[in-house]
Amino acid sequence: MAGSVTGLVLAGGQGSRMGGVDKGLQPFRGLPLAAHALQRLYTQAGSRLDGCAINANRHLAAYEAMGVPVWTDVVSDHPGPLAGFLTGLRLCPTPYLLTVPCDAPLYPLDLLERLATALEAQQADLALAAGPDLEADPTGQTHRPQPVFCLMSVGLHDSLTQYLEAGERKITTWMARHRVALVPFDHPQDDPRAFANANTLAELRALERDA
Ligand SMILES: Nc1nc2c(ncn2[C@@H]2O[C@H](COP(=O)(O)OP(=O)(O)OP(=O)(O)O)[C@@H](O)[C@H]2O)c(=O)[nH]1
Ligand SMILES: [Mg+2]
Repeated sequence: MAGSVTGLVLAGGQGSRMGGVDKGLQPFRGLPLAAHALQRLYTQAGSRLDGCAINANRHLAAYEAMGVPVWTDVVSDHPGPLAGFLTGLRLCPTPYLLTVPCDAPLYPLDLLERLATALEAQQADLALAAGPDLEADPTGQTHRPQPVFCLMSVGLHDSLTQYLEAGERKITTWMARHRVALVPFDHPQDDPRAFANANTLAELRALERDA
């Protein structure tokens, strides 16, 4: 899979829990959240990444200034993260797409490596991370799928088109139609807060303080 993956930062949401601001442009340690996510894509271990893009629907010039192509949603009405997936699958120039959300600036630097290894070993259509569910269990012992951290084959495009056209929205229900490799990030050296995401400004400030 060397050199055959495009990394996509998902920043197309409405940020309603953040008061409707453009979440990807909110500063985290002096840099916009989307720029953090992009930087972490470029510093992924291994050499599988061919290029990157950002999925955004507002303030496009600000995202373009981050130096990669900006892809706006190919479907309207903000149906959720799957709109970002569909946009990526349609425009992706490589056989595989890796998505990361813009609001989780601490995600693992070996994300792509571990998802790709599992995808290949299990001959899966998509691989997704499972990380600690800190809301349910602050000790970090309980894990749950983190479906927006997903490595997938662009061959899934038609399936997702049909799913969204049928009015479906739920990400895990769509994934369950395919061969899924679930990759737990539960090694002793894994940061339990790697998948922490900021949905409110208070969560963003807390993440910034504690990181
Ligand atoms: N392209 C696109 N991405 C979305 C959409 N909704 C959510 N996302 C992205 O999916 C990821 C997870 O989204 P959430 O944090 O649940 O949603 P959000 O829209 O950012 O914020 P809320 O409105 O507060 O739920 C983020 O990276 C969002 O940018 C959408 O309608 N279109
Ligand atoms: Mg979120």
